[in-house]
Amino acid sequence: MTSHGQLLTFRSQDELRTSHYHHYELKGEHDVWGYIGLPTAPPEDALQWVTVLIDIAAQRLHLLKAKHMAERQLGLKARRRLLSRDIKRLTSLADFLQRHGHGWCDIFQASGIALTHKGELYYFGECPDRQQIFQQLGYLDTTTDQDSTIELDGDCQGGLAAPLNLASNHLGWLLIFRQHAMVTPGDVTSIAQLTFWLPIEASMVLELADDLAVAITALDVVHVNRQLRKTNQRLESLAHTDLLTRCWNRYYTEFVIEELCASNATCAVLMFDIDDFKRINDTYGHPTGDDILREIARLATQTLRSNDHLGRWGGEEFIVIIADVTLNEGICIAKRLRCHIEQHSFAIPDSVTISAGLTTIRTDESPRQLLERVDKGMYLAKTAGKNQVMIC
Ligand SMILES: Nc1nc2c(ncn2[C@@H]2O[C@H](COP(=O)(O)OP(=O)(O)OP(=O)(O)O)[C@@H](O)[C@H]2O)c(=O)[nH]1
Repeated sequence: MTSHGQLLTFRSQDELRTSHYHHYELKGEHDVWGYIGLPTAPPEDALQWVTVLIDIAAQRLHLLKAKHMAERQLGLKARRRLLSRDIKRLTSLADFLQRHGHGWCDIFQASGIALTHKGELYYFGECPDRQQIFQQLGYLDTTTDQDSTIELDGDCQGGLAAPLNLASNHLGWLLIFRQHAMVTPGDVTSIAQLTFWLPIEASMVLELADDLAVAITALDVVHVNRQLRKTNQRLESLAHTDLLTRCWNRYYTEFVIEELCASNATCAVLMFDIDDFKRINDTYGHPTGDDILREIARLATQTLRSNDHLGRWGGEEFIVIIADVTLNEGICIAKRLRCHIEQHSFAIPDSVTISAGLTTIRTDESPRQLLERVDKGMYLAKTAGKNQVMIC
């Protein structure tokens, strides 16, 4: 029993019974909802007046209680609006609880609030531990219907569980925990019979559970969309990429050249081929040949500027798109690349060189004409002794 000045608080009905207080029951629509106590029993002749006064007080208290409940319902409405506004910004259930847990606990006069979803537990405030909660839920999952709340008992006494009707097949729960019973029905003899939640509170919890189910479903959709976007990006990049060298593949290089020709872009195109690559393969084996192809792609990418692009045309042939340059600037870049490769120490004792054809895109020419010209330049570089760039 706690004393707040003139106000006394009884924590249980037993405490009230064993006190010297003479008490009267306050009866409402859901059985007894409270007591009024007098320090001593009133004299017999005043009993009738005391009863009248208590009735008046009971009505006043009932009104106050109804007003208080209406305020809590309004509070819940405001919180639900906040939640629906917040849905787009929320990133996880833990985030949900961090942002809203305090407000929900306030409205439900609860000490803690928890959510379970896909076997995970998220909580705010004081809740029983994970094992105690899942033990209770394991039983509820198989017995509870989907539209009503249930008061928990045992280790989770004081808890009210509301199912989350999610779009996915996973069953989730909203759990709200309260430490002290709100209502002590008429003839309570054992603590197990205590009711911690009023029916109106249970229906408020169900409303919140409905909103949470919508929010969680939205969160799941956001998550699936994010996964899809990532998968699409990955697929797109795979469709553009040569798996051995990680540079553009022929399909994508051709596509970009078509676009450049169609837009009459100012741009140089270099086609190069590794010299005597067959001999390298024959001498050191195909895997070493593959390493050299990878290394050449790496060196070329390093040498080029960020807006230039390297594509593997096939076998040991590559194409470089040198963006926004005149022929002279293109020649400088092509020579730098040839030198860089010639001077690089590869994992084999032989020096590795390239022969290249270089040209710029001419007005209104087709991709085919451009590629034939640059291929011819490369052929001329080979026949002229290799390890050189031929302008065409
Ligand atoms: N390791 C490896 N070798 C490849 C790959 N693609 C093509 N080749 C080889 O590249 C070699 C190309 O040989 P050729 O066309 O005769 O040309 P080359 O030996 O470079 O002679 P030149 O072009 O005249 O300098 C062949 O042995 C192909 O098998 C690949 O992905 N990996």
